[in-house]
This record gives sequence, C-alpha cells and structure tokens, in this order.
Amino acid sequence: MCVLQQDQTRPETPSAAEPWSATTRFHPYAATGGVPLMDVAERYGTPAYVVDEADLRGRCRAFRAALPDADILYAAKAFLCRAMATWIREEGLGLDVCSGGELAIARSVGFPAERIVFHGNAKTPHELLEAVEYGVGRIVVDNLAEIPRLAVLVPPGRRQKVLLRVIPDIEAGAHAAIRTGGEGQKFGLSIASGDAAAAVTRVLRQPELELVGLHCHLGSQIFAAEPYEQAARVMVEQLALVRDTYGIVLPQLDLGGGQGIAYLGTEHGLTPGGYARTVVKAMEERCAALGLPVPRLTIEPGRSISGPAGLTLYRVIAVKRTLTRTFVAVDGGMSDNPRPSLYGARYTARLIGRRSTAPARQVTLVGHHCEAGDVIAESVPLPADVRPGDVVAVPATGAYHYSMASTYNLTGRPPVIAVADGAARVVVRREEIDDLLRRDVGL
Ligand SMILES: Cc1ncc(COP(=O)(O)O)c(C=O)c1O
Ligand SMILES: N[C@@H](CCCC[NH3+])C(=O)O
Repeated sequence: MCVLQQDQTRPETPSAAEPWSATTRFHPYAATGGVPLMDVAERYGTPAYVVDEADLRGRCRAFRAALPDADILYAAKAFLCRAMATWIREEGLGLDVCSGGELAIARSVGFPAERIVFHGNAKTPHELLEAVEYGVGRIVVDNLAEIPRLAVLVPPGRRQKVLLRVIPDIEAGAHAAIRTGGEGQKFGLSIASGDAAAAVTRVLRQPELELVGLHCHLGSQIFAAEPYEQAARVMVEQLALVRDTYGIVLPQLDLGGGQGIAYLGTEHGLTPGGYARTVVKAMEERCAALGLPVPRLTIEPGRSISGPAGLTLYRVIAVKRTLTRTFVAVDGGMSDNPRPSLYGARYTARLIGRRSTAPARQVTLVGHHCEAGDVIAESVPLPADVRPGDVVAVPATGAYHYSMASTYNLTGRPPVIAVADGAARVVVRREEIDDLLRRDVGL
C-alpha cells in the first residue's frame, strides 16, 4: 500500500468539460471510486486500465432515463469483459455484439439472448449458427449473401428476427476510418444502388426470417445531434417506402451508436438528453407527415457508456529533453492505446502521486514501443520536474483501448481494475509473457 500523497492542485470536483470519470477526485490525493490511484498502480502494476463502475452504471441509467421507451443496447466492441457484460445486464440494457467472441462473453454470464443484437459485415456461417443457437433477439443483415445463409440455419418451427442495415448516405464521425454512414464504405446495403430494396424483397421471401425493421450506424465520435436528426428522417422515409411497396409496417428502427465524448478538457460530449430530444422529435414529425406509426427505437451507444468511465495509469520510465521538445516516455503506449496512431486521436494526462510546485511544461507523452509514431498525447502540460518513477493518468480510455489492445513488441496487455465504493478488484488479469509464450508452440 502506498502512502496517500497530495497531488497537483486542481478543483475538488471535475467540471462537466473535464474528461475524468464521475467519481475521480484529485484532493487530497488522486482517487477513483474512493480508491487511491497510487494504490492501484502499486498493487497491480502499470500500465493498468481502471474502470469506474459507478460512472459506467450512471451512463447506462442516463440513456435509459432519456429514452424510457427505447431499447438501449451497449455496443460491446467498445469494451467487453465478463464484469462489463454483467453490469450491462444488471442495468437492464441490451448488448450489440459483432463477433463470436463477444457473443461467447455474453453467453458466459448468461446474458439474456433476446436482448442481444448480432452485427457484422462478414459474419461467418459458424458465427451465424452460434447466434441462432443461442437465440439472439435480432440479427442485423449486412449483405445479400447472408440472407439465404442465415435462413438455412434457422431450426424448423422458429423464425429469426432480422434488421437490415442500410446506408443512409450521411457523413458523420471524427475520422474517415470511423465514418460508416456514407456510400463507399464497407458496411450496410446501399439505398442508391438498389441493394437495400433487393434485401427487403429477399428477406420477405424467406419464411424462416422475420423482418422487424431497419438499422443504420452513421459513425463514431459524433458531437452534434443534427446528423442523427437527418438519419431519423431518412430512415423513416425508408420505412414508408417498405410500407408503400409491400403493405408492411415495420415496427422497429435502430439508429446505431456514435455519441461523442470529451477526451480533452475543451470538448463537450453529446448528452443522452440532447440526443434523445432531437431524434424522437425528428422521428415523430416524419412519421406524422408520412402517416406511419412511430417505430420502437433501438440505439447502440458504446463509447459514450464506457469511454469516460476509464483511465489508464502509466509509470514514467524516461524523460528526454531534446532541442525541440520534451519526451516523457512511459511503460505502455500504442499497444494499449492505438487510437492516436489510427485516428490522430488526442489525449491529456496528469501527474498523480506527488505534489509538484514546478511550473507546467508542454511535453509529448510517448510509449515504449519500437515506433516513432508511438505517441500517447502531444502537448500535455506536466510539471517541469516530471521524472522517472512518477505515475501519470490518462483519462477517457474506457472505450476502444482494452478492446483494441495488441501485444506489439511482445508486450502483455494491461489488466482491467474495477473500482467502486473504496474497493478495487481485478476483472481482467494482466497478460504475462507466459501467456504469450504458451501460444507459440515452436518448431
Ligand atoms: C453497428 C454499430 N453500432 C454501435 C457502434 C458503437 O459506436 P460508438 O462506440 O461510437 O457509440 C458501432 C461502432 O462504431 C457500430 O459499428
Ligand atoms: N475503434 C474506433 C471506433 C470504431 C467504432 C466501431 N465501428 C475508435 O477507437 O474510435
């Protein structure tokens, strides 16, 4: 156990624009969920992912409160482990899974099958079979070939509910690699090319499948509500087209996820309330104009539930002052956070564990990997006396960090430590070199 030390001066409670989780405090020492972060670093080692359970549960509840009549599915790709699947189950949300692996975690905690939606642009026949066998509530069809492939897997006497993922042709999202609402990317069925209409026809011809609605997902890290407003309108128009063509009123509309979060103190995420007001109004207005009943809404937030609840602890290994800048090198990097290298994502960091009176200097926080692009955060203000042995915390790392971590340079992936009510527990243990060696069977 470490001695509880004073930390850098900062306000008692993070303001709304601060990217730290709801229970994170810095006075008299840095703590999350009532657990001193230096205790976590010393007991479990670094790097370590820390998850603030109360923050995460609070975000689930905020979505449910904002949209009491909708199905809120947590997008598992953002962060999933057995503990997370259990929290999501307990909070009454559903789960969006997009692989056999994510489904296996859900199954392992007895996640209710009917609350699961199965996604993927290239689901293997085996994955489809697993989804059907577990009895997942809905499968989202992403391409034409999948329709007969899925139909033959449905046991006699059963019908599998499906949604069709269509491309609304709306561009939104923080980076080209995470925009999925426009033509020219791999997800969904194009309205413009006629594939979406062909898919409706083909699903309706398969007695084993029950078409219950349409789906779209615009992209990720979207800060404005307007693209969702546009998507709600376009999608309701597609529901009206199905009604006009086939005389069928589809009861569901799934608008995917993508709600943006703050990574830096200067950003403001899209709140569940702001999102809900805009989307519900657009749906209701367009449905009234087209004489359609308002469909049951499903949404799939991932990052906005788990992202702000996480932080990563690193130990400083070296400080290098060059002619142009100061590098603070830590014991993690692009293997536990690939987002700066993939999307140019920006982060901030904070020294914890000791009080420094040194003035703040802009530094570049870098990892220990054998790549010049292994940068965790550019232009971070850290005390000028930052030195080897110090611990730094990086906020907003709860989504797409653990789930996208690699073992580059044969680095074991960090543990996930859940903190709540003054207690810390390991929910995913650290990956040791023995784990890596075990897979490598040699000659
Ligand atoms: C189909 C689908 N739903 C939901 C999500 C979750 O997105 P986010 O984590 O940005 O909310 C994604 C990922 O972008 C997705 O592909
Ligand atoms: N991996 C992306 C989000 C992609 C979401 C899945 N379609 C990120 O880290 O921002």
